[in-house]
Amino acid sequence: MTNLSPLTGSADEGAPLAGPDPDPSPGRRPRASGMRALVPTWSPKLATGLVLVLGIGLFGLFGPMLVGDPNAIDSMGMTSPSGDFWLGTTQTGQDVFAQLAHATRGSLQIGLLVGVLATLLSAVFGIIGGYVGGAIDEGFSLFSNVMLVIPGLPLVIVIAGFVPVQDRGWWTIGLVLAITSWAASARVLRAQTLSLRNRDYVAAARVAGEKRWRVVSVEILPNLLPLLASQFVFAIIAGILAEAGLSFLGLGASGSQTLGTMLYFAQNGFALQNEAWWWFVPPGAVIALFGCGLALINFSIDEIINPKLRVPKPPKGDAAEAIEVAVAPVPIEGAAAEAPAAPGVVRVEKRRDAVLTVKDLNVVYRTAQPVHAVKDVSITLGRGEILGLAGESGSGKTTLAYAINRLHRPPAEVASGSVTFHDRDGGDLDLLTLGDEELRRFRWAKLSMVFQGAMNSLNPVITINEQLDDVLTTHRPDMPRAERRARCEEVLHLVGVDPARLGSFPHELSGGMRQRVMIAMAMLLDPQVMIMDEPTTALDVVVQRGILREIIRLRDELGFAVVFITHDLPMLLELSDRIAVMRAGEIVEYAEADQIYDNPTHPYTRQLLESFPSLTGERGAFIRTGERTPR
Ligand SMILES: Nc1ncnc2c1ncn2[C@@H]1O[C@H](COP(=O)(O)OP(=O)(O)OP(=O)(O)O)[C@@H](O)[C@H]1O
Repeated sequence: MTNLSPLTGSADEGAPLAGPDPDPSPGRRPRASGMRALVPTWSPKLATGLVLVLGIGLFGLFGPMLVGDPNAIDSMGMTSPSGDFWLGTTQTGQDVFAQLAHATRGSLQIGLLVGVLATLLSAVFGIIGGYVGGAIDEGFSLFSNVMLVIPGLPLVIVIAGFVPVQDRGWWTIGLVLAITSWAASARVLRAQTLSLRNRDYVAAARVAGEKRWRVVSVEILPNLLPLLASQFVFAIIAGILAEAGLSFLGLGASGSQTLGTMLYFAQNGFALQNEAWWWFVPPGAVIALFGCGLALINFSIDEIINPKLRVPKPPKGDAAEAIEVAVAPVPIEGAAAEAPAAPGVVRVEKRRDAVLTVKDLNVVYRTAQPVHAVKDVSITLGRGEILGLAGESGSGKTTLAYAINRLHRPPAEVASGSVTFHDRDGGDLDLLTLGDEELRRFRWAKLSMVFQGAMNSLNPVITINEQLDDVLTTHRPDMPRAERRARCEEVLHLVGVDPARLGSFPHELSGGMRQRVMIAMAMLLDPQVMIMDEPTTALDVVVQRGILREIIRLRDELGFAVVFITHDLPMLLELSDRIAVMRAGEIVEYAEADQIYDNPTHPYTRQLLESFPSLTGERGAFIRTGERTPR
């Protein structure tokens, strides 16, 4: 793989089209990912929130060490704030400031316990249930729903009332509050997980062979972090408030001091009637300010976790110059002409050894009214061949591609037929009988797939490097880190994306670049077959042309075979060696592309050809050179 020449990219990449810059300037180096990527942009809201939360947190942590005994009774009785007693004293002469320090610590302990436990419970029941599905999900859902319909506060009062006073420590109260407060969050997390589970990048990770726990922790969890973080924040404040409510009713933690118990004693001591504001206002203010601080931080959580929402800092000095260079426009018209004629672009018409044989394949969707989506399909893919699969929407192209790769899911079912992969090493693999683990190892390593709408198959919160690296760590766990990095750079270089972009997040790339990254990802393990399902549909024709030209060139250089699926038959005429035309699940015409171009035999093929504006010129000229020569 190392003797490969870089590709000349198309115009959509901006400057770094002709492979990596030999002397990348600082502004074009990969952006730091990892911890640095988690540093949010400062905003007044975030700063105020942090000051409030950290201030109160530190007061709760260290305050009790600095004040006297909050329970020490003094005969002086109730006094207003003074130099000796900053927040005055209670009816029995106890120091309110000392009480406040201890009570803040007690309440924060309970809030934190409730926050952690409730978030964990909701994550387990919501995320795991939503991702695993089936009976587990149904069981978890039922349990969450039952917990949800039980009225929280009365249940807490009953449970707290039943726990003997001597056992009602702060952790018991925390436990009771957590158990009664996680269900609503679990439902939200489940709904979100169900939606994420079907996203392209999660499907792509599954197909790339990532294990279940890894898909959940790497692909799904980072996208749920904003939700989890805000649920954590609100569980803390809800815990503090609920505990205050319980204490106020005399059902709070026994033997410990919290802001709730302070309010309870202030109420019993007729603080309001005696106008002793210093007794009840401080605990109320601490609760309000802490909640306010958490809410302000919560506003910034999305931005901390979602790289898309971060406002980039303007570059300084050299970096600014480098960026100007990076965005310098590249003449689109000239790009094709400047591309050196690749040695391998001459179309190879010779018969090739087969790499994939599909024989009499039938796929049926077992729905109320079964759909026979693939009917007796037989095709042979030659080693290094580009086979175009054309057909209108609904003709069964995607179903066929999924069935070849065993990606079809119920209600789809392979009713009969065979799919045989002829390995480069000599052996034949019957794909329809492979076990799960064999299939996991086979996919991506020998046959990879670029999905429909591939540009959306990248996880938005993970850098390109991490996403490419994931495939390598999954399939080649022993590969050293430096080699993995080098391989990621190599494949990006091959598809004409500057390797300096490895540190970028998907939203920082153009649609064409994301598409190229997906093709690079499909090439990572040097597969023998790549199935591309409408990989360029969402792109404009110029970008499309650049990508198609590169697919041809890469195929010529690396020798993989391609099944290219699209409804765009003229495009296939440009690209493919052979073309299979599908209609209503059947292959109605299967021939050399030249033959279909010159003499389409089936009326449906002719109809498909007529439904697109003519590209004119020699077949393949438009994609390869951008020229349209008259016939
Ligand atoms: N989950 C499903 N349940 C029932 N029928 C389905 C399901 N998915 C697809 N089909 C049917 O199978 C047939 C083939 O669909 P398929 O998606 O393979 O077509 P396609 O040629 O790839 O279309 P497109 O180009 O629009 O993606 C269609 O008639 C479709 O309605």
